[in-house]
This record gives sequence, structure tokens and C-alpha cells, in this order.
Amino acid sequence: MADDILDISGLSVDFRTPGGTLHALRDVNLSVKRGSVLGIVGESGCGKSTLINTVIGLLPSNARVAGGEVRFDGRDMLKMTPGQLQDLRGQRMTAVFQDPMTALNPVLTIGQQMVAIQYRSGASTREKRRRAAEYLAKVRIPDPEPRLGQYPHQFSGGMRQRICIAMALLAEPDLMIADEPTTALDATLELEVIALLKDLQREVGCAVLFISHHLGAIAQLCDDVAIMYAGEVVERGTVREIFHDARHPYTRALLTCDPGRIREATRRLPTIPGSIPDLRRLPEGCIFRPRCPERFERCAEHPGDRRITETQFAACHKALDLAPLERIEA
Ligand SMILES: Nc1ncnc2c1ncn2[C@@H]1O[C@H](COP(=O)(O)OP(=O)(O)OP(=O)(O)O)[C@@H](O)[C@H]1O
Repeated sequence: MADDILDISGLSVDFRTPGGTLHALRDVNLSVKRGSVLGIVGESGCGKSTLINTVIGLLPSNARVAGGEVRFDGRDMLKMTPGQLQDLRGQRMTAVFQDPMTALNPVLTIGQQMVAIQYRSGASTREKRRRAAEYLAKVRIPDPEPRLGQYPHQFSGGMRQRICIAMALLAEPDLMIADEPTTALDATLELEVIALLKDLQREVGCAVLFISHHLGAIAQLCDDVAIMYAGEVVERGTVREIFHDARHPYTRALLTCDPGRIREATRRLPTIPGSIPDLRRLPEGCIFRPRCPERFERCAEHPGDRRITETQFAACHKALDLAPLERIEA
């Protein structure tokens, strides 16, 4: 059995666009250990959705996987047939998205939807309803039995997202992909949902790939973190390494823009001067060079992954030389 439930290596994805080929992901290396939570952080346009769509096998028609492998439990998903992918999705790999209303059908009751997604189970409808109520209780929906008969609009926004989480966990997946699941919620509800996700992830034992702009949420929920910038993973490590000893200037810029508030309220990523380069005309060398306060001549060469520890990597020529950042509690 593979140690990593998801192992992405050397993944590159291009889009055909009227202005030329856009290199949305380049040589991405990431892995999610069984039963652990990997957080992915990055500015808008860094390639988070492209990464997820590649993993769930739903890239748009103008996309092309230019290289690499995406292994789920040791098997390369990029070589699977549509039928094999379909078997994985919704069972061993499930997903929760930002807007619960896109996942829930407004004209069916929650109970009907939760029974329907157990279509592969040989259990009776009665047993499926019992499990549905059990999972609603797990996400702390009070009085779950009668609420199975209600429609999505009869629940609050926070409850709807918790119902989506219950539905994603009902299959007892090996991996749950959570794509900005708390971005649409207010700060208090967000904290509640993050705490709930953490409890349930432990209870069900599944791994989670958690995408968020919110550094505080990442620090609270994740075991490991990957920082993406303009289609590359520029740094990855344990949550402790990233929040206490970041080695890439981009990660450090994100963390130092607002260190005191990271734990509490930084719901959007801080702004760093400059903008992401045009991915159709990539700069030579390090992708962050045009915005980097640490740049020097060698940055005209791509740095590749520098190993900092067993678990931490940073794509920067200076990764081993930068002085430690002021301590940030994660
Ligand atoms: N269907 C598409 N056709 C052409 N280019 C695309 C397409 N989808 C995404 N891109 C481009 O690929 C790059 C990565 O986009 P992606 O949506 O994966 O980023 P993201 O990090 O998910 O951003 P956001 O947080 O705004 O959703 C961007 O430059 C984007 O413009």
C-alpha cells in the first residue's frame, strides 16, 4: 500500500488560448499522506483550480497535461479510463466546494440527496436514511431525522456547507478535496466549520486536500502546506516549518505582510507589490524574480527544489542562506 494517498509528480498543464499556449502548471510535485491534511495556498491565478481539476479528472477541453503523473493510492489517474475515474470520484475521492448551493439540488430534500449518493451501497433505503441522519448528526445538525425531510433553502449557509461536508464524508473516502469551503462564510462560521472539519477528518481518518486563501485556517487545520505561485509550488513543508521557518521569499512575504493577524482574521492573502507574470510569456529563471526583494544574478537560472529538511523544500537559490523570520505562532 502506498504511503501517500495522492502523489503528484512533475505535473505540467497547458491551456490553448487565442494569445498562445498558457503554461498554467509547471513541474508540480506534491503529496498527501494517508489520513493527513495538506493545505494549498496561493494568490488568484496561481493554478489551484487547474490542479484540482486535473486531480478530479475534469479539465476543460482546451487544457492538455503536458507531463507528469497523478497517483491515487499508487495508480496513475492520468492513465485511467473515464469509467475508472468515475468509480473513484464520489467514493474514494470526494469534494466540497465554495458554494454549497452548486452541490445541493434545490428541488430535492436533503434526505433524498443523501440517500441518492449512496447508490452503490446494497443497503435498504431505510438503512441509507439512518446513515444520512448519522452523518448529519456528525456535522452537528440538530434534530437530524426530521431535517432529512427539508429542502436546502430551509437551512442556513453554514448548515448547508456542513451538509455538503457530511455528504462528502458519507462515502468514507480516502481523500476529500475541500476547495475554499469556508470562503463564503463569515469569520465565526468559518472557525466553526474548520474545527468541525478537523474533528471529522480525525474521526473518519480520511486525508484532506484543503485549498484556502486564509492563512489562519491553513495553520489551524493542516499538517503540511504547499505554497503556489504562478503555476509552481515554490515551497512545501510541515505547517510548523512553513509558519516558523519559511525559506522562500514569496512565502515570507505572505507571512510577514501581516504576522500578528494571521491566526485571527487574515481571511484574504496579503497583497505583495507587483503582479503574477503572463503565463504565456514566462520570465527566464525563477518565476518570482520580477517581484523578489532577494533577487540576484543567479536567479536568471531556475533554482529547482532545494531540500531544507526531510520534509521542507523551497525553489530559491537563497533558501539555505536567509536569516530566520521573526517567530510566527501557528
Ligand atoms: N479554461 C481556461 N482557458 C485558458 N486559461 C485558463 C483556463 N482556466 C484557467 N486558465 C488560466 O490558468 C491560470 C491558472 O488559473 P486557475 O483558475 O487554476 O488559478 P486559481 O489559483 O484557481 O485562481 P482563483 O483562485 O482565481 O480561482 C490562470 O492564468 C488562468 O487565467
